[in-house]
Amino acid sequence: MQLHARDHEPARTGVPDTVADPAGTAPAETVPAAISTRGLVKSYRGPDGSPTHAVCGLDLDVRRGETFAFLGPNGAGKSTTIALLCALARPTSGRAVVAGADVLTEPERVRRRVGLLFQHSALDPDLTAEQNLRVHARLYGLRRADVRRRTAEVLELAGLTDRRRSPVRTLSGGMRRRLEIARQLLHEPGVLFLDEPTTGLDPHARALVWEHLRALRDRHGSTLFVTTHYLDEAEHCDRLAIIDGGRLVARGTPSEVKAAIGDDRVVLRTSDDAAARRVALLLVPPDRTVHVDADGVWLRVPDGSAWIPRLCAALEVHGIAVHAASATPPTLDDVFFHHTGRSMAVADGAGGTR
Ligand SMILES: Nc1ncnc2c1ncn2[C@@H]1O[C@H](COP(=O)(O)OP(=O)(O)OP(=O)(O)O)[C@@H](O)[C@H]1O
Repeated sequence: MQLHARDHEPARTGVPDTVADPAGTAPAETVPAAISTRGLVKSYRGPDGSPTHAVCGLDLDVRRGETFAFLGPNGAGKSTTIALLCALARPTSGRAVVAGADVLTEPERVRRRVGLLFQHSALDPDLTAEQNLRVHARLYGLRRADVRRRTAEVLELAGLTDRRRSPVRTLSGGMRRRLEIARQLLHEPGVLFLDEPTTGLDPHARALVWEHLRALRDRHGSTLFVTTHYLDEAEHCDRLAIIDGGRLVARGTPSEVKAAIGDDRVVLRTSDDAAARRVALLLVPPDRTVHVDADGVWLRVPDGSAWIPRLCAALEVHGIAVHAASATPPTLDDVFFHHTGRSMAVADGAGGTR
């Protein structure tokens, strides 16, 4: 199946149609861009007339064929960015080219070339899987002759061929999500946007949805732009960006953004974490902070394992017992915390701690 049938026209705007390859993995010095934005801004006017800057000068490049994770706390500007990139909202200023079409001057073309999976189901529960796909195919103006072929193709892709005659209400949550993804593929979009595609699914269903998404990327070269609250999912994406307060605060491959932080996370569980924090603050360089939360006392330092014996010795002198100690390289949650001051679990409203 060709997902990029209409994705190869050059952009006719000031936004570059190719992007640099920061990871250095592309054979040439540039690779085609699926999404390119320059100085993209979206402001809303509140009831009192004061502006809310939902997106503030976004410069973003997503390559064709990559799976790109877009992370950020609640209210960071993720949904607004997706609305701009799908030409569902008009930018206040700046430029964006998506699948070779300009969101400002060619919004209709953008909308025809993208697929968008919303967080909430838009399937008709009383229609069968196949009927849902056919309705959507006709809405998208697929020719009658193509509807049957494309429906069969995407059902197969979603692993739902044997359930094609089942009413949607009888499908599991994971099957429904795969059917929704399949529905967005009917018109062969150049870029597929997925807004939290696995929220609300159990771990097994989540894994199956991702297996399906990985197959789309590997077998069909699909470009996927995914928002997620699950960092283990972002970990498996080719590249990611973190947005906070409408601005990009980090971008790169998962390894790159973790390496950029550099420091290990040292965590101690002690008999008195507040007192242990005061002792640790005397030892660490003045630019370092020591935190206390449900995990214990923790800090970020280079070569964390070398710090454990020093900290333990100092705490012993102060009569503070150490029950457990660990030093771990940075995780994506550390990256998120470093840039946003919040843990993904807390930012997500899940109430987790780090
Ligand atoms: N139509 C609107 N009118 C006014 N303000 C808006 C509108 N849409 C979004 N905003 C504001 O813009 C900011 C970004 O919102 P957005 O929905 O893009 O964030 P988000 O990262 O998608 O958040 P969430 O993860 O909670 O969905 C927020 O401050 C929000 O209140």
